[in-house]
Amino acid sequence: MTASDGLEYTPGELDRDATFYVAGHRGLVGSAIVRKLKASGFENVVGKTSAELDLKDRYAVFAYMAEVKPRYIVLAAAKVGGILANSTYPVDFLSDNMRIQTNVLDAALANDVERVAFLGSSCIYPKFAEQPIREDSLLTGHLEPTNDAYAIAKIAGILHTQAVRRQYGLPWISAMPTNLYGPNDNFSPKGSHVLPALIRRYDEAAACGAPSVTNWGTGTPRREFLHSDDMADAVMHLMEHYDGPEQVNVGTGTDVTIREIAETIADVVGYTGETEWDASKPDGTPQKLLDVSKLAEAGWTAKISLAEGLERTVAWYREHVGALRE
Ligand SMILES: NC(=O)C1=CN([C@@H]2O[C@H](COP(=O)(O)OP(=O)(O)OC[C@H]3O[C@@H](n4cnc5c(N)ncnc54)[C@H](OP(=O)(O)O)[C@@H]3O)[C@@H](O)[C@H]2O)C=CC1
Ligand SMILES: C[C@H]1O[C@H](OP(=O)(O)OP(=O)(O)OC[C@H]2O[C@@H](n3cnc4c(=O)[nH]c(N)nc43)[C@H](O)[C@@H]2O)[C@@H](O)[C@@H](O)C1=O
Repeated sequence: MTASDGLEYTPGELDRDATFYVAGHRGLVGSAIVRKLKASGFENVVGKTSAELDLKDRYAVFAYMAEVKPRYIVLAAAKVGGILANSTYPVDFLSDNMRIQTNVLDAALANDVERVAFLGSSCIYPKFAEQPIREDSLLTGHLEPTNDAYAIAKIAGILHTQAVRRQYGLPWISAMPTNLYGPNDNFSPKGSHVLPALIRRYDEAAACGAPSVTNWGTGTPRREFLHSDDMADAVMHLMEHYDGPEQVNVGTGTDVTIREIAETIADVVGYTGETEWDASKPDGTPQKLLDVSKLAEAGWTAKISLAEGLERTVAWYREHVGALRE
């Protein structure tokens, strides 16, 4: 099948011998996808670091794609960050992500890549979307201002895969994950998402016996957390079992308050001091709980509980990130 012949396509098992390009293979999601692919028998998984191949460089992306000729792609490369990074650097989150995804998707089309999974984020939905958030609430209201630039880039990515489906008949899909965590996450104090930020803050406080820690915002917003290995499993499942234009939400179907996740993380790392809240920092969206019934209909539900995922992530953090500071 070629990009130009517009043939109907039935998804099914991916060819384990085909070349599979994971864009962003060292990141939180990309590294989980690579683990999943290797465990599933894929022999020819390729990827490049941003130092080796800057996906913002259109000519370099086209040259790489023509050289590697992948049959499948997961687009897990993006400029990613938590609420502070998103609200401080909106130009970077808009411009970098628009360029990365446009270059990869255009080069994939030019090289007849058969199946592509584009990854967006639950922040594409309106700030006050009805909860749990259904896929059809996209573009029905205003975005959360702390991440509107990033969200607009991600919405353009969804439209891009839909346009390729319409114009060329290729079975490309989009998946919208909730807040993710796991090995290879970004644990930097200012750039990270809340879960890795709190693991680091509470673990450091426990290690030095600090009497209190201060978290951002009021602690009242609700978030849904999915382990990256579940995310990888879901994306592979969708690539083999889902073929439709609408983006598919990927989550657990359960959320917690930031205060609750903070208390749980304090318990897991063994911190017994006080927790204070700095309400001058933004809360962001009050609630982001995905409706995951479409994913369930496609035959997938989350397997890793928050308790198990946290234990595993704290252990990984202590071995890989915490150890670097000793
Ligand atoms: N983390 C989360 O909570 C969520 C993530 N997502 C989405 O999932 C996807 C993956 O995110 P996540 O794994 O968390 O992000 P990470 O920051 O962990 O990884 C991002 C990856 O993108 C690569 N990358 C970034 N910029 C470039 C560039 N200019 N050229 C080449 N590669 C680049 C990085 O490569 P290198 O390491 O070599 O620099 C890195 O491997 C993204 O689309 C994100 O929007 C969606 C919802 C929640
Ligand atoms: C996945 C999603 O992630 C981002 O949206 P977010 O869910 O609001 O991001 P967050 O994980 O950074 O924060 C969640 C909540 O937690 C609170 N909070 C407390 N203390 C810390 C703290 O120390 N660090 C951080 N980052 N947040 C903290 C924080 O104030 C907020 O109320 C998007 O920008 C965008 O990237 C996106 O798509």
